[in-house]
Formats: sequence, structure tokens, C-alpha cells
Amino acid sequence: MLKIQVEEASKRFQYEWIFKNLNLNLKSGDAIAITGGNGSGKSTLLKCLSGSIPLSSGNITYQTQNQPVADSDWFYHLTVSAPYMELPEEFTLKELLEFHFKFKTPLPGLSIDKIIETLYLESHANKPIAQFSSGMKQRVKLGVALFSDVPLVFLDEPTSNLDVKGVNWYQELVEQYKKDRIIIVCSNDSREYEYCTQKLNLEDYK
Ligand SMILES: Nc1ncnc2c1ncn2[C@@H]1O[C@H](COP(=O)(O)OP(=O)(O)OP(=O)(O)O)[C@@H](O)[C@H]1O
Repeated sequence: MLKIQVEEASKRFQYEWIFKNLNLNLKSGDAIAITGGNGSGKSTLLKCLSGSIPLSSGNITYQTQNQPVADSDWFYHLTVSAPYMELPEEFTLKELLEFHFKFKTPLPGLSIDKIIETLYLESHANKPIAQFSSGMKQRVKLGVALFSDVPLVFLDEPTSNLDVKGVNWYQELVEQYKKDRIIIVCSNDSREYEYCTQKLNLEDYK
């Protein structure tokens, strides 16, 4: 069981406050949508929650089995799919997955071949990522995030570049793989977070 506690979290860049005094408690099984207009701070909050940038004030703590997790170890417990994250373009899909799963374990029952099949990319397994379409790259990012055996998954704009079929695929995928995890989705599109049980609007923390 993973728990995340956020207390009076505030973030500013230079003199611009992005969010102030944000409190939040999450535990395994929770799915939360972080909403707000363009530039409201969704990606910034995601980066703070995942430990990639610091808060300006306040605290974020992670606990597993009621034991605190050191900030430097948070990344073992999470994956992120986000538009600003680059995939290694020179790898083929198979090489990318083999590389990623040297560091993270796939969920039980998932092999590299099964993952490629679930991504509907069987005929592209040996093609360099550089030659993938933007929608194919997005499916790879979502797959890498959701198929890793971690208790916390961050999804920033998960359906960007996906067509209608891709959006349906995403919705079915999350439904199947959200169980017993914390899912945090940054989004302006309700199709991306219909399954979320909680919603946090960043406009409320200015
Ligand atoms: N490294 C940085 N230095 C200074 N300002 C930054 C930095 N990163 C983000 N910002 C600013 O923080 C604000 C929030 O940006 P952020 O990307 O978090 O918004 P967002 O809600 O994710 O937007 P969008 O919906 O357009 O993706 C913006 O004004 C942005 O310019």
C-alpha cells in the first residue's frame, strides 16, 4: 500500500506563484484528475509530486507499508507518461522495451512480446522509434508507464496525438491496469479522466 501526503504545498517560479497551500492525501486504489486551463500548473504539480522538481514550501511524503520513502527513492515506485518526455529515438521498439524493463519489472504475466501485442505494434517491433508516428509514440509512452510494476502512475495529457480508436484503447487500458495503484492524470479533456474518483482544479489554489 502506497500513501502520498501533500501538506501546504506551494510552488513559484521567480515571482510567479503557480499554486499555493495545496493539501492532498492519496492511497493505492485512488485515481485523481488534476485539471485547470493552459499554464495553470498541472505539469508543474506533476513534477513536484514525482520528485523531479522541489516545492517552494510545504511537504510531500511517500509511505509504503507505513514506512517513509526517502525522496531519492521515489522514482523506484513510479512511472510517468508526458508529452515533454522524449523516447530514445535510435532504439527500435523492442530495444526500448528491453532497456526500460532492465530498470523496472513488467507487471506479472506481461512479456515484451505480449506488451508489443497489447500496443498493437507487432509489425513495428524492429523499427526505430524515430520512424514512429506521434500516435504510435504516445501508445509506447502509455504502455511503458502502465505495464511497469509500480504502485504510482502519472499520466500527463494521456490522449495527446491519439485518434478516436486510440482514445478508446487508452480508456480500456487504464480500466484494466488501474487496480490497486494510484493514478494521477493531468488533463483538460474529460475523456481522459472519466475513471477518476477525485478531481483537483488548480484554479482553486492560486
Ligand atoms: N522551469 C520553469 N521556469 C519558469 N516558469 C515555468 C517553468 N516551468 C513552468 N513554468 C511556468 O509555470 C506555469 C505553469 O506551467 P505548466 O506547464 O505547469 O502548466 P500546465 O497547466 O501543465 O499547462 P498546459 O495545459 O498548457 O500543458 C506557466 O506560467 C509556465 O510558464
